[in-house]
Amino acid sequence: MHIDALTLTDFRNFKEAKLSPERQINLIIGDNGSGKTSLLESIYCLGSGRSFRPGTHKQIIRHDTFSFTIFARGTDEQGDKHTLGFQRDREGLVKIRVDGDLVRRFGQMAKLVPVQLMTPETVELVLGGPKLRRQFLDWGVFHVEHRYIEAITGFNHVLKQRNSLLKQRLQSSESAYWEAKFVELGEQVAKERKGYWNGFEPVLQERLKHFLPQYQFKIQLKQGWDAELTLREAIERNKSAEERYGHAIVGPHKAELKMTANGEDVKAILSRGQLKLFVAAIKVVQGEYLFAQTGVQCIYLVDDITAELDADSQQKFCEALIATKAQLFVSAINKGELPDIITSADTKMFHVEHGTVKEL
Ligand SMILES: Nc1ncnc2c1ncn2[C@@H]1O[C@H](COP(=O)(O)OP(=O)(O)OP(=O)(O)O)[C@@H](O)[C@H]1O
Repeated sequence: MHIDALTLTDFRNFKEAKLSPERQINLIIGDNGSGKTSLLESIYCLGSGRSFRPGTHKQIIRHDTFSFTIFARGTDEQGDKHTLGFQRDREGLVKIRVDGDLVRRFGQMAKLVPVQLMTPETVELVLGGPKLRRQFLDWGVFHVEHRYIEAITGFNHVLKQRNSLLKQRLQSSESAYWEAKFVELGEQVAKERKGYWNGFEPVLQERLKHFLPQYQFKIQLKQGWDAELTLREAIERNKSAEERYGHAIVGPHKAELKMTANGEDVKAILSRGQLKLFVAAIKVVQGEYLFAQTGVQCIYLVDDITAELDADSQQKFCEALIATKAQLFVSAINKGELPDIITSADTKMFHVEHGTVKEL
């Protein structure tokens, strides 16, 4: 989908802001603290229900007001029009409207707005903990196969129940019940992730050959238990350790992506700028792969595109972004710092100043 109109009310430093973005490239220009990141953050919230910045949802609500609202009109790949509304107040009450109807589950909005975010912090996908890589994987699986949300939320619920019983060191018919559910949903989650990864990884390899040709990458999905065993067998083998630790030590909640370049951990061998380009490749390909599988375009949000990337890397990244033909929102302090390829394309430019947005 792409966004045709966006209205923010009491969101961060925006009292009210309205913009009508371009179908493809949108540049968000403004000084430090003007609201560029907040604008990207509002679109991210539509796609994920939360911010990408640290802090609570209360910090998103404009100071001295009670709730924020994000309203968007968009068009999907079939040409159908949609309206989306997302409101959250200081007491945590959330209202989500899709095409005018109040919906209970966030997934109903998220599936219409697949968003890929690139900020200087996105390298955490490699440097941070495995949870971030599992979230990245689950984003991809969910957007290609929406029913995955039932398996993953079901599994997370069962994991909590099982961990609570393991912690109490209770062996009962209840434990056997949750263990059986854990195996059933755990195998399902792992199977869906594997299916996604098998399709995604070769496409990523192609992009990496272009972005970072000096390295040979190997990126393997580790499912969270010994690949030679079924989940049931892995649990049996680890029974005494799980009882000792008081939580489940095997299962898809332990899945990980192992990433090496020329045989070494990417964290140890790639420079900071190369890591950024590596993550940029992953992000671009995740959107491209989604489009190839489903015909659905994601929206790319890029904050501070130039940070840590040299001219050649910026060029490669921007070319790849433009080639997706997806809608882009790119922020910068001034237009001059952006690569020519982005500014000379057919773009719309917005100037952000003290919480107001003007189309230039
Ligand atoms: N809840 C809030 N209410 C009012 N203002 C807020 C709130 N949260 C943040 N702000 C202010 O909003 C402004 C915009 O911040 P934002 O991070 O979007 O700026 P930016 O244009 O991306 O800046 P930079 O170029 O420095 O990254 C900041 O001055 C910040 O203090």
